[in-house]
Amino acid sequence: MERRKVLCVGWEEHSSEVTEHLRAGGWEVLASPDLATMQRIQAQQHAQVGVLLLKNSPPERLGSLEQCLRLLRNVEWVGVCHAEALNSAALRELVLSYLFDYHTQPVDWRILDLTLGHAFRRAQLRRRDNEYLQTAGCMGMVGHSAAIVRLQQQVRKVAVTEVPVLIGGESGSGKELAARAIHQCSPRARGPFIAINCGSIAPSLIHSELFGHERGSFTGATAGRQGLIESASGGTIFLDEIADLPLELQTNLLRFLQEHTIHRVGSTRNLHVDARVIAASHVDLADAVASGRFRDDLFYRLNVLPLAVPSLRERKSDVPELAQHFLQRCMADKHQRRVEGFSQQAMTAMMSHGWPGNVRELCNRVQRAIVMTDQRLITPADLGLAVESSAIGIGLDAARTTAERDAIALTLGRVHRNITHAARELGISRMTLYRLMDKHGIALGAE
Ligand SMILES: Nc1ncnc2c1ncn2[C@@H]1O[C@H](COP(=O)(O)OP(=O)(O)OP(=O)(O)O)[C@@H](O)[C@H]1O
Repeated sequence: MERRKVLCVGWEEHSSEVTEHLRAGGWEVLASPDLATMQRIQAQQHAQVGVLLLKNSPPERLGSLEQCLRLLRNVEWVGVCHAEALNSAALRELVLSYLFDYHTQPVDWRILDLTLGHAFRRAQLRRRDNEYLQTAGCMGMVGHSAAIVRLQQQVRKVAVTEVPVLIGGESGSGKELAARAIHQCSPRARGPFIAINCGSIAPSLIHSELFGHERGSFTGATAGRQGLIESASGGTIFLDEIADLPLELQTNLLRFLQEHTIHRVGSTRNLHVDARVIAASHVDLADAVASGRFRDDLFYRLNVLPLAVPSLRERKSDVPELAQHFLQRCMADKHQRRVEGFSQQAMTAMMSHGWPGNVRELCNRVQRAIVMTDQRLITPADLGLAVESSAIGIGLDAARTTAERDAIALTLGRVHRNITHAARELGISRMTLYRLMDKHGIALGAE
C-alpha cells in the first residue's frame, strides 16, 4: 500500500502537537520550517498532501508562498488559519486558487483527519490521471479511439522500414505529428528530422532550398549552400503539402527517390544523400494526378505506404483527453494552477462541435480559454463555443452525467460550498458527495 506522506509547513510553535497527532493517524510527517526547505524535502519525498499554517502575512511573503504552491502543483494542500485572517482578500484568493480545503482554528482534529483523507485520495487520482495522460501520449499522439490506436500501430510498423510514406488527412489533424512519430520510432531517430512546407516557399526559391546550390549559380549565390534534403542526411525529410511542389521539381524528387542522389543548382555532380522521405498532403493526390498537376510516377513511388490521419470529427471520443492534454501542457508552461478543468457544459459543447480545424483548432481554443477564463472550470464561452441548449441527442448516459454534475455544482453554490449542507440537500452522504465531486472534477473552491 502507498505510504501516506504529509508536508507540515509553518507549524514551528505547534510542531509537536501536529506531528504527534498525524503520526498517530499513520501519516509519515515531513515538517518544514520554511518554504525553501519545503521544496527541497518535496523534491525527494513526494508527499501527496500538505497542511499549511496560514497567517495574514505581508504581500511579499504571500507572493513567495503563492510561487511555491504553483511549483508544487501535485500536492493537495489543506490550510489552517484563524477566521479573522480570512478578512484579507489576498489570503482568500490564495486559499481559493491553491488549496484543496481550509479549516479555521482551533483545529477540530477529527474533521482535519477526514479532509486529509479526501485530499490524499484526490492526489492519488490526480497522479493516476497524469500517468494515464503520459502513456496515452504514445509517440506524442494523444488519444485512445480505435482510429488513433490503428494509426499508432501503423506508425510503428512503417517506422522500421525505409520506404517512403505518404500521409493524408485534413489540415490540423496531425500529419506532421505522425511523421515525427515515424521518425522517432525509426532507426534514424538520432538523425535530423527536417520539415518543409512545399506550399510556403516561393517557387523561385524552392529548387535551391530543397536541393542546395553552388556558388555563382544565380545572382546573389555568393557561396555554395546545402539544401534541406542534404541536411536531412542520416535522418528524415518531411515534405508537407507535396501537391504544391512544381512539376519540374517533382522530376528531381523522383530521381532522388529512385537513385538517392541529388544535383545542387548549378552543378552536374551527383551527390549521394541518405535521407528517408515522408510526404503529406491535405488534398487527394490521386485527383491531382488525374488533373495533371502531379506526376503519376512520383505518386506511385510515394504511395507505397499510405497512412490516413483521421479528422477529429471521426474520433470525437478523443476530444476530452486531447483537451485535458492541452490544458495540462499550457498550465505547465505558464506555471499556474488556477484552472482545474472543464465544466460539464464545456465538455458537452466540445463533443458537439464539428472541429473543422481539427486538433489544431482544439489546441487553440483551449489556449484561448485559459487566458479568458476567470473561473476554475472552463466554460463553453471561454472556448468560444455555443452552450448546448438541451440534452436532446446527447444520449441518456451523458444526460444523466450532466444532470448529476449540474445538481452538485448548483447545490454547492447555493450552500456556499459547505459540504455537510450540500450533502444533506442532495440526500447523499458526505463521502458520496466527495466521490462524485472527484468524478466530475468539481473542486470545493470552484464556483
Ligand atoms: N493526436 C495528437 N495528440 C496531441 N497533439 C496533436 C495530435 N494531433 C495533432 N496534434 C497537435 O495539433 C497541432 C496540429 O498538428 P499537425 O501540425 O501535425 O497537423 P497537420 O495535419 O500537419 O496540419 P497542416 O496540414 O496544416 O500542416 C500540432 O500542435 C500537433 O502537435
